[in-house]
Parts: sequence; C-alpha cells; structure tokens
Amino acid sequence: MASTTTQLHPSDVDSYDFIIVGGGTAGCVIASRLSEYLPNKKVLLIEAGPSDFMDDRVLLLKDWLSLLGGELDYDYGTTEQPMGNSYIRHSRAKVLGGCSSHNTLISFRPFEYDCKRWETQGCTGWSFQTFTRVLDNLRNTIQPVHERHRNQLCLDWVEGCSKALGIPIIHDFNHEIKTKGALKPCVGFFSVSYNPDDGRRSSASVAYIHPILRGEEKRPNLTVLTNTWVDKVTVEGDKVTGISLTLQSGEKRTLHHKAETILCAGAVDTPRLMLLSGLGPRKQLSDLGIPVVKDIPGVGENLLDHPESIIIWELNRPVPPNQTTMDSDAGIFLRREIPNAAGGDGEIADMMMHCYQIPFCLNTSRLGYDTPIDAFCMTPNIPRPRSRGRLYLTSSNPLTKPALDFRYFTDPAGYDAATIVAGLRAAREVAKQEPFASWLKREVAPGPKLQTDEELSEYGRRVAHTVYHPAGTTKMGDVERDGMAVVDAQLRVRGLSGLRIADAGVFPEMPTINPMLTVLGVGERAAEILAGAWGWRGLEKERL
Ligand SMILES: Cc1cc2nc3c(=O)[nH]c(=O)nc-3n(C[C@H](O)[C@H](O)[C@H](O)COP(=O)(O)OP(=O)(O)OC[C@H]3O[C@@H](n4cnc5c(N)ncnc54)[C@H](O)[C@@H]3O)c2cc1C
Repeated sequence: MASTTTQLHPSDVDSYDFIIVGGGTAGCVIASRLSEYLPNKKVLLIEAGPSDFMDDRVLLLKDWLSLLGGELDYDYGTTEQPMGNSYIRHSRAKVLGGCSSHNTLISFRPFEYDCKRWETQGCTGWSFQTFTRVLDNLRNTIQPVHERHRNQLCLDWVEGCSKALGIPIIHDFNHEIKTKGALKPCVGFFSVSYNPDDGRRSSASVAYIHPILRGEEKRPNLTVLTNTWVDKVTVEGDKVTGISLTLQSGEKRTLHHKAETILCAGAVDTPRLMLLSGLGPRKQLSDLGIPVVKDIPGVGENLLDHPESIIIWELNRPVPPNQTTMDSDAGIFLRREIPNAAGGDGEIADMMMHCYQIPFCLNTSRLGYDTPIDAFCMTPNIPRPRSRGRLYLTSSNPLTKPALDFRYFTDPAGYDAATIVAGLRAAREVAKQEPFASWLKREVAPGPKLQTDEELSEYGRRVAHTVYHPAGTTKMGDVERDGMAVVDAQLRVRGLSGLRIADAGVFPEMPTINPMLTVLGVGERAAEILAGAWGWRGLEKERL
C-alpha cells in the first residue's frame, strides 16, 4: 500500500517535475491525472492539512456539519457588510480533498449559458462541450439521492413545490443539464457524490487519490506530502522556480520544479499565497511593505459567492429519522426575471432554493428568533449574483488572515436583494401547499408579521448566509485585453512562466449551480493542458 508522507528529505527538493500546491478538490484531480498521463514525470502534491484516508470524521457525509468551525477548518470571516450580514463565517477545509472533504457534495454540471459567458470573457476552449467531455470522465460516484435517503417530509416538499409553483419534478438534474444545456424551473432530489450503501463521500481525494493509497493503482511517480504549509512562490526574473514550505516538523525547505508549479490552494488561499509572495496589485503590496515581484492587478479582485437567505418553519412532528444523505436532499430552481433579461439566458433558472431538515438557525438566533427542535428551512439563493467583492491583505504577517469583502447585496440595481425577496415569497407559496403544508406548525423566521418587500429584503439580507462558494479571485480571461485577468485560457499566470492556477479562483463568473463539479472539471482540463504541454498526446484528436 502506498501512503502519504509528512517528510521531505533535503536531497529531494529539486527532484520533482510538477509541484501542486493544495491537495484540495482540483489539486487531487490534477495530481492523479498528471501522474497517470506522464508516468515518467515526478509529481508532488502538497496539502496543508492531514490525510483523510480512513478518517471517518471526514468520510461520513452525514456528519459534514460537525466539521465546520473545527480543527480542519480555516474558518475565514468577512469584513463588515453594510448591506448584508457581517457575521458570516466562511468554512474552508484544511484536509486532503479540500472542501470536497467537508462539503455537502451536491453535484451539478454547469449550464451551457455559464460556459458561454466564460468563453466571451476570453476563456477560449472552456466550452459546454469541453465540460461535458471532462465531466463524463470524472471518477466520482455521482447519482441522485438514493430512494432509501428520501424521507416522507422531503418527498412531500418536492410534491408541494411542484404543485404550488406549477413546475415539473426532475429525476436527474444532471441528465437534464447534459441533454438540454440548462435547467428551467423545476424541483427534485439532488445528485450527490457519495456511496449510498455506506454513506461515505466520493470526494476528490476518495475518487482520485485513495485508489493509489490502497495500492489498487500504481503511481510510483506521485508523492502526497501532507501537514505541510507552502509559504511562498519563488521567482527569478519572470520565471517561477518553485516554492518554499514548512513541514509538520517545523523544518523549512525550498523546492525547484523541473517543469511547473500549479497553485490549487482555493479561491482564498491561492491569492493569499500570491500576495505574500509579492505577486499582486502593486499599490496593495507596497503599502504593506511587501516587495513587488510582479504587478498583477487582478489578484484578489472579482471575489464571487452565492449568497443565500433563510425561511424557517417549526414542524408539528419530528423529521423522519435516518433517512437523508446530509439533511439537504432536494432543491428547486425558479425563474424570476422576464425571458432573456440577462442577455441570451432565455428562461433558464435564475433563482434556487435548497431545503434543510435541520434547524439552521445560526443567523436567525442572533436576531432573537427562537430555534425549534423540529424544523424545516428553505434557503433561497442567487445563482448568478451581480455583486462583486475583493480579497486583500491587511498585513505582511503571513499568519494574518486575508480580508474577505464580498460586498454582498451592493449591485446598484438591487438585483441580488430582489432575488432573495422573490425566493422568500416563493417559499411561502410552497408552505401553503399540501401534502407539505400539513407538516408545518408555524413560520418561525421571518414570521408572518413581515410582509412588505422592504421588510423581507431587510430581514433576508441581515440573516443572509453563504452557500460556501467563494470563487473568481484569480480569474481566467484574455490577459491581452482584460487587465484584471490573472490567468489565460491555458491557466498560465500573467507575465510569468512556470506557474499556473487551477481551482475555483479561476472562475471569471459564477456558474448558475453549486460549483464543485465545475472545479473538478477545471482540474481534469488543467491536467490535460499541463500534460499536453509536456509531451502527452492522449487527447490530440479530441482536444477542443
Ligand atoms: C461547507 C461547504 C459546503 C459546500 N457544499 C457544496 C456542495 O454541496 N456542492 C458544491 O458544488 N459545492 C459545495 N461547496 C463548494 C465547493 O466545495 C468548493 O467550491 C470547491 O471544493 C473548491 O475547490 P478548490 O479546489 O478551489 O479548493 P479547496 O477544495 O478548498 O482546496 C484547497 C486546498 O489547498 C490547501 N491549501 C491552502 N493553502 C495552502 C498552502 N499554503 N499550502 C498547502 N496547502 C494549502 C487546503 O488545505 C485545501 O485542501 C461547499 C463548500 C463548503 C465549504
């Protein structure tokens, strides 16, 4: 059996062709594929957190909530949000598999419309066709929530949504997206990356790294170094030479790659590492006394997220026990705006809601609302939000967490806030509809007293939360024409050789859906691009 390691001998520092920083969602895919496609190249995957192999705290999907805020969570705050909620904590996983090791694994393919928006921003080759091909090739086990995990409450909610809003029940969201390019208003059980027989995750690490650790797949050219923090990207002139890191033991090493370094530390930690390495906006770095190695204005800008709000009911009987994947088994897509309001988006979904069969009262209790024992929540979110934020450093001290200013609900036309209001209203319609209605005892929050758009907007924004989808902070685009693009369509960092980025940070815009599959797709495509650049001819015919 192969294993991960926490040690790196000084004689090995210059022996790797590829150095992958971050063993998260994209990083695991790239490490596995690159070492498969290029068996003669040595690949080093470096993860700050521990291995998740055989760790049931991480692997049992149903326990995801207990990981948030714990020792495997970086737990980032937000700056003050005058239009939203300043108390949101952003969980980011510090463990092999990254956020795919502590998320809810709801799995959606991106829409054709999302891919087109990327392509018009200069992401040449990142078409719906490309995503369809690479996502067809994913190793994760993805399927609609199993029958045994569909409890009567959730079944009745799905039926209630369909009847109340006149929308079809969809049996496989991803089949719909793959064949029709998008989702129109509809409701159904999610597709989830998990094993219904044992309730374990099919995360990026489980699907791509564990078969190697179990010895089922031989990959002598791959080393997985855990509990190791990458401190700096090292640069000589315009050439990135590698990185420096701190091992679990506290020892430091400087590594030189033979081929390239790939940053996969996620939409928060990739820009953080770049900024601390002097790769970012000149003024920000100079003001903090960080020597400017390369002025890259877009690093940390274009911070995207899917904000959501919440409406909570008390149930008049308990949630049926032990029949759920992870307490959020189904969701609904709606259309708020007139057709083509966003340009070429027809009548595809522009509003979404998850349901929660637990009291998700984190933000409502702070405002004085009570927490019922038996609760059902709907969480309207904004699939294509228009507010944009930024991530920046406030200190040159690497231990200081970066500032995350999402600027929630600040888009001038008020599109984001209006979407939340419409979502809360749609949720109330569903609550009146049998067979779901007879489960409900009372609306706890916002409560029946709040009725006007202004009241619902104020409430909706103050209790707003995140769907935990930060993205966009090192966006991909046409680096010749867009000064804020950080990487080009080949994921190469502006003005530097030897450095690419592949994680949620490269999203130029937010896909309409939960982004994990899009990140996995970025990982698959990045591995093809990298391997292709270093001699692999595997996809010559198929390359799009
Ligand atoms: C609680 C939660 C629930 C979510 N639910 C869903 C869902 O149901 N469906 C969905 O589609 N999306 C979901 N998401 C979002 C999705 O999981 C993320 O968008 C995606 O996993 C991000 O992948 P990534 O590769 O960009 O980064 P990550 O997966 O975060 O990987 C980054 C990795 O880099 C490591 N790292 C960071 N800095 C360093 C460093 N300096 N040195 C070494 N290693 C470093 C980290 O430890 C981490 O392992 C959820 C996210 C969260 C947090």
